[in-house]
Amino acid sequence: MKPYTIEEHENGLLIFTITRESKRNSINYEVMDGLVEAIELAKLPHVKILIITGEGEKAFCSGGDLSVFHELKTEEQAYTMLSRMSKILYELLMLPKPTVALMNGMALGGGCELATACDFRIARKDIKVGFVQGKLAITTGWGGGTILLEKLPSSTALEILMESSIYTAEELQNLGFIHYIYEGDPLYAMLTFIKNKQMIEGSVLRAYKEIAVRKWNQSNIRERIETEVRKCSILWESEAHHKQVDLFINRK
Ligand SMILES: CC[C@@H](C(=O)O)C(=O)SCCNC(=O)CCNC(=O)[C@H](O)C(C)(C)COP(=O)(O)OP(=O)(O)OC[C@H]1O[C@@H](n2cnc3c(N)ncnc32)[C@H](O)[C@@H]1OP(=O)(O)O
Repeated sequence: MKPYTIEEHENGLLIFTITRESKRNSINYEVMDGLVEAIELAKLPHVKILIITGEGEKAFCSGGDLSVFHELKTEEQAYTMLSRMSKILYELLMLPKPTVALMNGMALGGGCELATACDFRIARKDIKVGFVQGKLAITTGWGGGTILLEKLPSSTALEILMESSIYTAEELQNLGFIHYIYEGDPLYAMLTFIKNKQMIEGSVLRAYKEIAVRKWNQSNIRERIETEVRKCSILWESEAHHKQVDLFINRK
C-alpha cells in the first residue's frame, strides 16, 4: 500500500495526505514520489487549491525518515537524497496555485520545510513545531531554510533556524509562520480557512501566485536552494550528525 493518499474533493480541492501515522508521517522515498504525483495533478486546470496534511492526530510530518536516511553516510549520498527533495519543495513553492499545509499534528525538521514551501499554514492549537535540524548537527537541507528566509523577516527566520527550538502553534502565529489556529475537526478548519479564497476565480488566484513566483525567481531562489543542499550535504557527513541520528535510532 502506498504511504500517501491523493483525494480530489469538490470545488477544485486536492488533498495530499502522508499515511504513515505509526512513523509519525516521516518522509521516505515513496512519500517523495507521492508529492511529485500530487504536484503534477495540482497543475490540472480544474484544481484550484492543493492541501498537504498528515494522517492521524500526532504528526503532520516528523521530517525525513531517519531509519532510511541514516544509511546515507557520505556527502554525495546525502546530496542525492537532499537534492531530490529540494526539487520537490521548489516545485511546490512555484506551483501557480495556492497551497496550504494543514498541520494536524507536530512538525519537526523536514516536516517544517514541507510546511514552509506551502503558501499558508494552519495548525491545531496544541501542536509543537520545530526546525530541529541544528540539534542533529545539520542545517535544513531540502531548501526550507532558504524558503523560510523569503517568507519571514530574515532576523525572525534566522532565530528560528539557529535556535532549533520547539515552538507552540501560538508562538509561531505571533512570529508570522502560522496563519490560522484551529481546534476540533481539521477538515472543517481547512474549509473555513480557504472559504474566501475558494470563492475567487482560479485565474485570479493563479495570477497572484505568479507574482510571488516571479519575485522568488528574481531572487535566484533555485541557486540559493542548491547552495543550502550542498552545505547541508557537507555537514551530513560529519561525525556529529551521525552521532545524533544514532542516538535517535538507538534511543529505546
Ligand atoms: C532528513 C532531512 C532532514 C531535513 O532536511 O530537515 C530532517 O528532516 S531530519 C529529521 C528531523 N526529525 C526528527 O528529528 C524527529 C525524530 N522523531 C522524534 O523526535 C519523535 O519520534 C517524535 C516525532 C517527537 C514523536 O515522538 P513520539 O510521539 O513519542 O513517538 P516515537 O518517538 O515513539 O515515534 C513513533 C514511531 O515513529 C518513528 N519516527 C518518528 N519520527 C521519525 C523520523 N523522523 N524518521 C523515522 N522514524 C520516525 C519512531 O522511530 C517510532 O517508530 P517505532 O520505534 O518503530 O515505533
